[in-house]
Amino acid sequence: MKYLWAVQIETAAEAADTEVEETLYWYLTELGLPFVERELVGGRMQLRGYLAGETQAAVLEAWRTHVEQQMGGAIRIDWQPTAIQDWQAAWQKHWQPIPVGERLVIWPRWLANPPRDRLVIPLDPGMAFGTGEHATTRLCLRALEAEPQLGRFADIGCGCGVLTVAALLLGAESGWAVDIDPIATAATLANLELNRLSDRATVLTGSAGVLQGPVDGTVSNILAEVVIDLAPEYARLVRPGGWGIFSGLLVTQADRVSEALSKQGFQLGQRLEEGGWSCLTGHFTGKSAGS
Ligand SMILES: C[S@@+](CC[C@H](N)C(=O)[O-])C[C@H]1O[C@@H](n2cnc3c(N)ncnc32)[C@H](O)[C@@H]1O
Repeated sequence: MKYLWAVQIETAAEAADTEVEETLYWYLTELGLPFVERELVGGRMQLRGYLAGETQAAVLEAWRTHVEQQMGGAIRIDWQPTAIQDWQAAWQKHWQPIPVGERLVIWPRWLANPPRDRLVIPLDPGMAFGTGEHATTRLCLRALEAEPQLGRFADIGCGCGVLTVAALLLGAESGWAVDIDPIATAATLANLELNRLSDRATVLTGSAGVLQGPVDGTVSNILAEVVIDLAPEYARLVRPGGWGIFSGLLVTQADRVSEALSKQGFQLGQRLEEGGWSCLTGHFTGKSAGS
């Protein structure tokens, strides 16, 4: 890969309230962009992310049509090729350590002197999502930190593997990490190696269907619609009494997702929220509405 697409969504700053901004941000990350820059230029808000150069322009065209249909005419979407070296330099300059919850800190692997008072997750996100910059990743990390018995888990939609690495550092016995994007699974393998955890996790390209289970719990930070579609798969995988952490949902979508998971037998308790995003946590009863 010699270049990336710099993909940009622009709108009038005054029109970009939190919900609009989060929604646009999400549309960019939905394309698989690992981090998104935000700039205010002459009364306009620009959100920009970087995508693999191999991505066909037709995929971007279809995505633009979809986003424009959803958002109306007030936004402008463009993309242009950018040299990969420029992206890496900008990215390394931009990305700072991110403390999460009580005990964790996500640490860019090229920085020296990690702190001693937190569990350090050294990470190189490569081209995959999951740097901790996004609220949904941080919400899942906080929920993992609060789960006393992580045991054997499945991370569905692992991105660069941040949640898998964190769960193992927090004391989980072993894990399966799956993602439909091979760039994500390659990044997860690299991050497990970086953390010397490769022997405690199995990484597979695909979705929940490639796993057999049972597992003690699952964490899945995808999108509301995907979590709803995968609800029967989570129920198939998690043992009765096991835990579930589900994010990637806007606060306004949480009730709908909760309903779908409850129908499959998940009893949901605490909801964590940050910046308009929600994370559902709970346990699998073993009994779906139909059983
Ligand atoms: C929002 S990112 C989350 C990455 C990481 N787990 C985190 O929390 O930062 C969602 C990931 O889910 C993957 N994904 C989307 N749909 C999926 C599906 N049906 N099954 C498995 N992975 C999926 C995407 O490729 C992407 O890497």
